[in-house]
Amino acid sequence: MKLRVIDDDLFPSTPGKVKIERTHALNRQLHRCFASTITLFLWAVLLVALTASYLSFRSFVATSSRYFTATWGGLHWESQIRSSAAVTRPDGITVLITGAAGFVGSHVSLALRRRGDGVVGLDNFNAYYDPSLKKARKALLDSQGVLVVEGDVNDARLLAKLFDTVPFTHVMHLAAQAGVRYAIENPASYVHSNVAGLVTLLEACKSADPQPSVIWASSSSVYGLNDKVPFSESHRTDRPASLYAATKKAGEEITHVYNHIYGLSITGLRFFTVYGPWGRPDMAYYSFTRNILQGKPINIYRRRDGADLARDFTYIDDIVRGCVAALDTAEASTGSGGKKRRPAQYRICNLGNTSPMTVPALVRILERHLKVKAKKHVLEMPGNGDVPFTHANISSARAELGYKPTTNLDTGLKKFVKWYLSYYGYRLNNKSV
Ligand SMILES: O=C(O)[C@H]1O[C@H](OP(=O)(O)OP(=O)(O)OC[C@H]2O[C@@H](n3ccc(=O)[nH]c3=O)[C@H](O)[C@@H]2O)[C@H](O)[C@@H](O)[C@H]1O
Repeated sequence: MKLRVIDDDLFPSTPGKVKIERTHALNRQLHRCFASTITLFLWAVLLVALTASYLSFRSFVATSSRYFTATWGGLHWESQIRSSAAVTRPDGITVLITGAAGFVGSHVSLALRRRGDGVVGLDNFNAYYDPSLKKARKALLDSQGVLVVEGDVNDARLLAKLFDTVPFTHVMHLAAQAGVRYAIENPASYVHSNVAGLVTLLEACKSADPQPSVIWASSSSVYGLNDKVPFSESHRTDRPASLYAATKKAGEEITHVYNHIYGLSITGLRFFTVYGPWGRPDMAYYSFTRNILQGKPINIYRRRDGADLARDFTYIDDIVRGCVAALDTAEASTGSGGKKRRPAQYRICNLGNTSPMTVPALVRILERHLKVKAKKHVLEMPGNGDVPFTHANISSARAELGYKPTTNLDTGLKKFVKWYLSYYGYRLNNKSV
């Protein structure tokens, strides 16, 4: 039945009507077909429109969340950077200090600010040691008008933005993964900060116009198994004892490349076991103080043959004077647009104290200033990167920087203990030990 109806429609009984009927049928067919094509087309347009708006909504959300979560950028941020970089003395310098919330970085930032130089800090506030100490140092810098930007030296976009905002004359690069023995636990963090981060920073410096002069922290640990004393810059540094030392040694080679190819002026400072107020809690003098005050035992390492370990402990104020002198005597970089015009300055200097002290001697001084006897465990030094002794020859630093350390370990530790007690809110009894 259904079939007949269709048949009748398509093939009418009157032949004369056939053409007309056929034409109408055809028109209806075409119309239907056309209508369904339009419908399909409209659906397709709707689908495309929906997909496009979904994608642009997603990218809007991504962009705005980046905008809202970014810790840097924007007009207000740029004006804060410029104000922190403002120089307030004739012939002042403008310095980007990486690791500015760190121990040495915070001291150098304050010293430069005090004499009227422009200073902008950069620090990633990582959790290698208590970040609240880093935040406290930042608060101190804030109070003196020094802004510390929260960011990593591996962030090339941030570095480019900083150099776009301020024509830094100098970069004091102190950001690093510090600590000799921690490299056993977290080797990748040393490569990330001390190698990759250094290269990212040097790339930014080489591309900056004008190029800044670069002063950066190497380490006494590069002397490794060298046993000629005192350690001189001409001695071998190709036998590091820890990954930390190896990454600092790599830094010396990497900075040489940027000096050679791009004309960056480079000064590498080999710091010798720096200590003092606002210091690093992972270092022996700091952790010994904490344990002694809390009545906990301390481990004192010594050599397999029973000899004491010794370090050329160097007080922070002496190191700061060395850093500032390195900035003041650094020659300008000689490159621009990725090419050097002539050879640029390349220096490496020891910054030590020149009078090594044993670890037991350090403990005795702490006991006296803390008025508490330490509970000592004497152990053979674990084979995890330590070297038995360090001792700096500072003739190069004296000639190049006029460097002359003036603080002995007793005086320096006295100042450290005074700061420690006040920072952590201790009151001591008056007995001496
Ligand atoms: O000059 C440097 O380039 C380095 O200096 C510092 O390393 P080090 O000289 O090893 O200082 P630090 O750890 O204070 O140990 C001091 C002494 O105490 C001994 N030591 C240590 C811990 C312990 O529990 N017991 C102990 O006897 C230990 O065996 C050693 O003999 C910086 O941390 C490093 O980042 C880098 O800057």
